[in-house]
Amino acid sequence: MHRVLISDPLSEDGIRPLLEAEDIETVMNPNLSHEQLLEEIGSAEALIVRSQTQVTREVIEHAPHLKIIGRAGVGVDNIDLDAATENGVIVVNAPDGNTISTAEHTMAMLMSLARNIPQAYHQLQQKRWERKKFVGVELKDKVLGIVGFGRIGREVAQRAKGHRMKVIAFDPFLNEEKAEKAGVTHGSLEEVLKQADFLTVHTPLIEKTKHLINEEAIAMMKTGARILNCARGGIVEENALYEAIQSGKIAGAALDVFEEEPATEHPLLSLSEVIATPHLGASTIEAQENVATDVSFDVLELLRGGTVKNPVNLPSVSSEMMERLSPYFKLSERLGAFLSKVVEGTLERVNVYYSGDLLEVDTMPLTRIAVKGILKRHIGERVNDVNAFKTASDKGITVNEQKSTQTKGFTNLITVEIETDQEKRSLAGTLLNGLGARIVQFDQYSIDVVPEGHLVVIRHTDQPGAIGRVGSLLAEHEINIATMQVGRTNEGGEAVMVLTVDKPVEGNCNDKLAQIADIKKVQCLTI
Ligand SMILES: NC(=O)c1ccc[n+]([C@@H]2O[C@H](COP(=O)([O-])OP(=O)(O)OC[C@H]3O[C@@H](n4cnc5c(N)ncnc54)[C@H](O)[C@@H]3O)[C@@H](O)[C@H]2O)c1
Ligand SMILES: O=C(O)[C@H](O)COP(=O)(O)O
Repeated sequence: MHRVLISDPLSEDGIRPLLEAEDIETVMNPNLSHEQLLEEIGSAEALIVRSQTQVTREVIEHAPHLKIIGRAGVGVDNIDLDAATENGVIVVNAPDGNTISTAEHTMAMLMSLARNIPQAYHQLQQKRWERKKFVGVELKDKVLGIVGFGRIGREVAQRAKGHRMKVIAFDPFLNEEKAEKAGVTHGSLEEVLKQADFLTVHTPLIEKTKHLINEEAIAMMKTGARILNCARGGIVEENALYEAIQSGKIAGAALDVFEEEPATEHPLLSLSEVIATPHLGASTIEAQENVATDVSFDVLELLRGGTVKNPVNLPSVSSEMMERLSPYFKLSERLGAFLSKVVEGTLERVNVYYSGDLLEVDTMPLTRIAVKGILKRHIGERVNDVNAFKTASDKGITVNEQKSTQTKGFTNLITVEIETDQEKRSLAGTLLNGLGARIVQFDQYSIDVVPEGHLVVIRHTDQPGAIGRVGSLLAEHEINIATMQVGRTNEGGEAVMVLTVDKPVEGNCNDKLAQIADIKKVQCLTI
């Protein structure tokens, strides 16, 4: 008998597959204290949660029998994925089940915001018949700016178009062609901010999106624009939003999520221009049934020895395979991470070539890891070894793997190539016997760089003095150069410098580097 613990409120109809299974004992207890959870988890083989239960490392480490954590919803930010992976616990979610409900909730918020419905209702409850105070705005012909054009963002766009709004969207995976197919305008983040009458965010909360809509971003927006957040608290910086509403820059906001929840005492709630709901995006009968059913099936499958549909963390790899491949894992991920940080444009295709010793092994796990390294830049920790290919394919990115007999003199060689709508770039790396990983080729240039730490990639014209000026400027900013590699096509032609430095090159120093004569482009990255 497998014991399944459900520690958040879940649809009973949705978990029927579990309740009816003879080999499953289902324990539903949505009111556990932290201590009770630590005790209950001790005998559970599966844990199912929504966003409320904090599945911390401590919880996972108190669960010696735990095999699977099911998140009945999308966001897995309440689950310590690293701890789960380290402890061999597979995490699954339900990425599609609440998309429609959340998109519909966003539209409800959009309309309520435009027509002051909650505020007017509140006045009526106070027995006040106010009409002048609640003059709204039409949606027709207004611009809806969408940041994050994934599942929910796309559904919101379709609905907004039904209201005859003009939709402009930004997403690192969106390009002109895909936008045209979806019937929206493709814009940069800045263009979306500048044009939006209503701005709605639908990204995950990751390092790159934390406070994406901050004081600076809001300053670019039209005076009188309105902001919606039905994604995750923290994508919109709450203090900046508060100040912008107080100053009249932003006419109103609709929030379903907050940086800290529950958020009953939040200062934003004291502003009459703000309407809010307590994280209700996914709270419909249909969505709750969908997400509960999806995770129930995955839990049942896994506990009965099958494979899951919506994994979020690591797959299991046979120990023999692991032994042959594991030395290359870090190199593959870092080649992908490095290249994704220097490439420009919308990603369209990833090609990974293997040669030398790697001709004889199944390199698919390495390709998966390289793709993960590439996608992490935009998706953060939600992309992993298990879902990297699916995520790439969902984003319209083609992934190709090829074996090549061209070893370029190395006993093993991995070449990652990225094609975007603007350029094609490649990076090759090898494992040197006893010396570890090296990047040995960057586009057409031969180099020798250890793929870790803080790197500065400079494209320049091969002229006397360029290298010296870079060295002097970094020294002025007390940045120590650990290694420097220079490659060029021909004397006086295109050239590249790759420096490893002891601390990140930021702000002022970065700008000054870019202004040095003969320097064309400076890119600083940490891998
Ligand atoms: N309020 C709720 O109850 C509720 C319900 C479901 C989902 N959500 C949240 O809504 C968000 C979107 O969910 P989804 O199912 O559409 O996810 P998704 O993965 O389908 O889409 C997210 C999109 O954001 C894009 N993105 C990532 N970084 C970006 C950036 N810096 N700028 C612009 N776009 C960026 C990604 O490329 C992706 O296309 C998530 O944060 C999810 O947790 C909230
Ligand atoms: O990420 C999600 O799926 C939503 O935020 C819903 O969270 P909930 O399951 O706690 O309603």
